[in-house]
Amino acid sequence: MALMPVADALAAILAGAEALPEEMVALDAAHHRILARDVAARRTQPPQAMSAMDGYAVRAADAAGIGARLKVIGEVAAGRPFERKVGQSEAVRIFTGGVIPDGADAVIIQEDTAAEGDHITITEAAVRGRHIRAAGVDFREGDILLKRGRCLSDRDLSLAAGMNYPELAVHRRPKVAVLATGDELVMPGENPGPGQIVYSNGYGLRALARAEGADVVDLGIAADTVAATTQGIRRARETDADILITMGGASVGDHDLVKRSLEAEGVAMAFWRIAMRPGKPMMHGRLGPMRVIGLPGNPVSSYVCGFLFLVPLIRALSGRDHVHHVRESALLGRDLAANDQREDYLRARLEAREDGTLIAVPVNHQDSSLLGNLAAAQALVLRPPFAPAAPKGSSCELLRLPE
Ligand SMILES: Nc1nc2c(c(=O)[nH]1)N[C@H]1C(S)=C(S)[C@@H](COP(=O)(O)OP(=O)(O)OC[C@H]3O[C@@H](n4cnc5c(N)ncnc54)[C@H](O)[C@@H]3O)O[C@H]1N2
Ligand code: MOO
Repeated sequence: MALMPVADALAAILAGAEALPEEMVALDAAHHRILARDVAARRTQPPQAMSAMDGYAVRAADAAGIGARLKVIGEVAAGRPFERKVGQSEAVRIFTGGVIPDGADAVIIQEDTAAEGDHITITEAAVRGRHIRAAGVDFREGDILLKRGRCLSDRDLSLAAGMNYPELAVHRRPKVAVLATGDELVMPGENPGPGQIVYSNGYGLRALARAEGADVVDLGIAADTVAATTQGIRRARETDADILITMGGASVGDHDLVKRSLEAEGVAMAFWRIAMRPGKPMMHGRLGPMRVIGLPGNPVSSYVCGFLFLVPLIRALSGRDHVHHVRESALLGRDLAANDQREDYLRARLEAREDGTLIAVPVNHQDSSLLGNLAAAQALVLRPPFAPAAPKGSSCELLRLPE
């Protein structure tokens, strides 16, 4: 199989990736979930004209002159509007959020009045409409304020509550099963023997998947045998995972058994090996409804491929309206040599010039085993296949990594 271009690989992974079914969740549980339906206001807000200040509801014409005296004929209590109409030279005591009584067309703040018994004297002229929030100024019944596919922010939850929704329809979270492979791997905190490596890849990838709204199932580490790898694949199916991520064993070595094991279980491989650095030996296929992404074992390759391919897939299955990473422009902070046939994703630090220009400085060593440089990087600088040499100061495109 020839190396597949990155864009084609992504298209193959996203092909047919439809939003998962919807479920109702209480507002407090809806933060960062993806809306499954448009949400139309169930009420008008504010439902009636309301005061924006503490003071008196008046007829502006009666309170336009300094020294005018008005009779206070009652009070608007919270949740209990005033029953009568405000007549000539009359005022009604009102508080912030109180319903403007009939007849009144202005609120005069109490600091602009002098109260004496049941009368007030105007010390600053009232202006028609001032300090009144018109009915529906925020939204009206039937207005669609939140659209399906939206990732619900904290403010959206308050808005939905204000629209009178105690719960919302969101898409089910994709379930991502994560399986590491490798005889050499030991868990963090253990005492690695000669040639052993501490299992690191799963930690970043699982956090990445969770941050995108996925439910994660950790399937641990499978030994480098077809039997152990197969057992891991079957466990992923038993947990009804929507996505299985494998890590390692993706290359051509004698112990790279993942592809063989997946195919033996019936995975139809859409591709294996892409024109990308890091991450060449990535593979993808399907096993019934489960989508499988076989990531390379090198820690940086594993993470970068997860970022580039797993994240958009999770977003698509979650029903998000925007699934792709957004590219940003910057200037290169160092010279880069011409590129070969593999699309490059260079780990880079970001700096901002005083005028706000973004500078991307690719780190010195781009080897795909370097966790330190991956953690220090804030972005991936894109280098298309066969890009010519690029001097410091020339423009480049980048993808920002999660904080
Ligand atoms: N002859 C060739 N050799 C290699 C090729 C090639 O095209 N021809 N491709 C290279 C590239 S590019 C990559 S990337 C790696 C990926 O290989 P595998 O997916 O088979 O990965 P492993 O051999 O299993 O592991 C590589 C490296 O990463 C460590 N590792 C694996 N899993 C984890 C983990 N969960 N946590 C931490 N570290 C992990 C593993 O110990 C190895 O050191 O292949 C090249 N070779
Ligand atoms: O893709 Mo490998 O990541 O070049 O090391």
